[in-house]
Order: sequence, then C-alpha cells, then structure tokens
Amino acid sequence: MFSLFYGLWKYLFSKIEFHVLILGIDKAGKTTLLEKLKSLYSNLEGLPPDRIVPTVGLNIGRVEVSNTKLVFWDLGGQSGLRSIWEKYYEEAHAVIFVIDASSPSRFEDAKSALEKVLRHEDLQGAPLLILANQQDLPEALSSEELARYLDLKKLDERVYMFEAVSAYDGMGIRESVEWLVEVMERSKRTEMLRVRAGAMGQDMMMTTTTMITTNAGPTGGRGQSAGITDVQNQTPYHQIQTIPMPLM
Ligand SMILES: Nc1nc2c(ncn2[C@@H]2O[C@H](COP(=O)(O)OP(=O)(O)OP(=O)(O)O)[C@@H](O)[C@H]2O)c(=O)[nH]1
Ligand SMILES: [Mg+2]
Repeated sequence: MFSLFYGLWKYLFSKIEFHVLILGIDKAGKTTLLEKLKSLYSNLEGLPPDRIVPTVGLNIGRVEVSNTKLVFWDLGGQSGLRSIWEKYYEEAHAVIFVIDASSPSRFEDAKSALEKVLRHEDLQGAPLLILANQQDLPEALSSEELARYLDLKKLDERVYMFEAVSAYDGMGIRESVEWLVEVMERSKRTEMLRVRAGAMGQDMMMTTTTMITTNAGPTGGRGQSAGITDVQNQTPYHQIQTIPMPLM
C-alpha cells in the first residue's frame, strides 16, 4: 500500500518543474553558483569563474536532481537591477539568497535587500535558503555568524536554512540542493502553484474557445510574465541560457 502511494506521489512530483530564484546583491557569487550547479548535476562543465561577467538580465540553468527538474533563475544583483527581481516572484517555488560571507562591508546592503524580498507578498510561504558563500576564503563568516549578524525578523513561519558554501570548490552545495528539493516537495506553496497552474490551464482552454467563437485578440495577464515565457521555452535540461534585459 505504502509503495502504491509513494509511486503516485513520485509520479505527481516527477511532472513538476521547480522554479528556484537565485537572488543576492552584486558580486555575491550567484552566477558562479549556477555554473557550479551545472557542473555538479550534469556532465557538462560550467563556465570557469574567470569567464563569468556581472549579470545584466537573467541566466537560466536547468538541471535534474534525482528525477526532480529544477529551473534556476539567476538575476543581476546590482542595485539598479533589483527592481526586476519581483517580476519572477509569483512563479517561484523557492528562493536562494546568496551572500558573500567574506565581505562584511556589504552585509548591510545584503540584509536590507533580503528583508525587502521577505516582505514581498508574492513570495509568501516560499522556502528560503540563505547561502554564506565564499567559504574557501579564510575571512569568511560561518553560517551561524552570518545568521546572528542578519538577525532577520521577518522569517516567521517560513521554512528556511542557512548553509555555508563555496561556489568555487562546491563545498555545501549538494546538501543545500537536497534540502531545497525536499522542502519544495512538501511545501504548501508548491501545492498552491500547482492548483493555480491547473486553473490557468483551464482558463487558457476557455480563452481559446472564446477566441475561436468570437475571434477576439489574445488576452494579456499572468501568463505573459517573463518567468513563464522562459520556462515554456523548450531548452533541454542542463543548459544555461542567458537572456539579456535592458537596464531600468
Ligand atoms: N573565492 C571565491 N570567490 C567567489 C566565489 N563565488 C564567486 N566568487 C567571485 O565573486 C565575484 C562575483 O561572482 P559572480 O558569480 O559574478 O557574482 P554575482 O552574484 O552573479 O554578481 P552579479 O551578477 O553582479 O549580481 C567573482 O569574482 C567570482 O569569481 C566563491 O565561492 N569563492
Ligand atoms: Mg551574476
């Protein structure tokens, strides 16, 4: 009986593609992390760190972790680009927030950017993984020290974890991804996004019918967000795609 339910549960989740937003201020190491994920979870080599440039727009990385499909959205963290982040919130199953743990002079900026993310209602209930990156550097703070420093008040009932990682040598990354997959699979937000996707599918069918009978033009709305457009694009797994975006 258990194996029947487990099989059904696995089947349902094997259909899901989890969207994970990688956020953080500039130079935290988000794109370096994305390239490391690609190296760890596919047989393709990620870009070496010395070939990674500051992100102006969006990098998309698709990997599969034990039959679970993950789509990572890595956005630019320069202050002028942070207003773009919220366009991706509604469709995100979880957030990874990357902090350069070796740069205390930037902690205040990272803290206020993270607090703003946490306050946004479109990210309600999204599991949060905070990465204390650049642990290969001797001056890096541990994840506990960073958590103490950030002293986040808005975590409330959110599922979250601090983890010490190095996007250079891969330390802590597999553990972090495993945790994220587990919490996303159990998260109420995943359920909510699934129900909403189902409802949207029905809406789209009805819209199509209406369009046939009335010859009306295409409707706008939710499905037009950049996130959805990217995900519907059939880029094979393990590939990283860069979508440039104009500076706002
Ligand atoms: N030593 C060390 N350096 C790192 C690590 N991760 C990233 N870096 C370096 O930090 C700098 C910024 O890395 P990026 O990955 O471009 O940072 P980002 O967060 O994507 O920056 P934006 O795209 O501007 O938002 C680069 O010089 C990286 O080589 C790490 O784990 N250890
Ligand atoms: Mg980047």
